[in-house]
Amino acid sequence: MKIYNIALIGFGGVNRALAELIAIKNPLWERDLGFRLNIVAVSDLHLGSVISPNGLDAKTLVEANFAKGGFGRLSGGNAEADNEAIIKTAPADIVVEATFTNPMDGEPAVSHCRWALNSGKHVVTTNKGPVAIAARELKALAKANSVHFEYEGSVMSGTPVIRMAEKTLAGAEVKGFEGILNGTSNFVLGRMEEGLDFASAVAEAQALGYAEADPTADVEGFDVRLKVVILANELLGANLKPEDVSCNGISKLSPSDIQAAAKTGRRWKLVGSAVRNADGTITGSVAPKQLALGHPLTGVNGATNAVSLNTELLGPVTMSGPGAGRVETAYALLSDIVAIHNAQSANFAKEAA
Ligand SMILES: NC(=O)c1ccc[n+]([C@@H]2O[C@H](COP(=O)([O-])OP(=O)(O)OC[C@H]3O[C@@H](n4cnc5c(N)ncnc54)[C@H](O)[C@@H]3O)[C@@H](O)[C@H]2O)c1
Ligand SMILES: N[C@@H](CCO)C(=O)O
Repeated sequence: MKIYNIALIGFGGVNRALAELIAIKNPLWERDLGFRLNIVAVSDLHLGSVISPNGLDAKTLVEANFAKGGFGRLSGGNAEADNEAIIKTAPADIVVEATFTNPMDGEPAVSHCRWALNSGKHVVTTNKGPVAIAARELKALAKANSVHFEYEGSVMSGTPVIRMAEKTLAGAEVKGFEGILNGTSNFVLGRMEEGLDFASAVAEAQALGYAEADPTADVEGFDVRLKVVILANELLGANLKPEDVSCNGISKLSPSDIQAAAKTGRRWKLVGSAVRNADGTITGSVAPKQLALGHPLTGVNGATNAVSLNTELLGPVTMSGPGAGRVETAYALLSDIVAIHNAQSANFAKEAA
């Protein structure tokens, strides 16, 4: 049975949920997936950092309710975050990057990924910044170091849109897509349709763990723009940067706009899309749109996301599932680790044959 030592960078909603799962699910994973996860280090801007080569107790990490700098009280702990030392020196096989998404330049998460990959450690991340801004470089770095860079949770949280499109739909020829790719804004639009004001709806999304640290990214479309870039680059072979994608959010929609649309059987949705043009170029956009009832995205409610892939051989293929949430996104990290484990197991089997 395999044990993967992991280092958690960021210990907010998502990585804490992963630790919660580790505390209860390791025996199940050992039986069904063939591995266990062992947390050997954590570094968080607020809590500090800690390395324990034999492993930290996941339940204690989750339940201790550490105050600012609280990791400093642990053996091997430091009241300050020390990401570079943790990433480079902790005895981890996998670095789990779940710090804030920076939609401008992806930093410091891009550096976190570089340090890990250059140290021969796999990276799994839910952080959209490094994927949207530096995926090509980081994939090349992973290849050069014979490790993996996996990021399923960067789009639609644990709903496996990237792997599904790349693996299961290989050969179907994706020509474009349109999707609801931000759980917070979709949740806010739904709550406003029910009569809640914008600020209260955003506060609810924050309390539920859907929103970014700065929810402006959710409601102004910047988060969807990163996801459009990720999907266009992954599925359409584009080389888009965030500034190539036009972007408008939902903050200018009033409750009366939303309720007026509902009365005519339409719904406002924040739609992220990209299309391959006749000349081969790819155009991406993010914009609020009024969708009619028969549209495949109109009935997608709450923090659920959906994406409709326009394929050459199958026509439209629509997937929907959770697009945000702590446990849902921690599952994406687990699915990335499963992908690494399966690839490694296949390699060992090939070498042994
Ligand atoms: N929550 C979701 O539903 C969801 C879904 C998909 C993707 N994501 C992405 O996953 C990442 C984590 O999300 P979350 O909900 O856990 O966020 P969060 O705000 O709850 O937690 C982020 C944690 O990272 C820490 N942090 C920030 N910058 C750091 C740094 N430089 N060094 C060390 N620690 C740092 C913060 O102290 C915080 O504890 C984000 O990039 C987010 O965009 C979240
Ligand atoms: N804040 C994001 C998290 C998932 O990327 C959302 O609401 O969709």
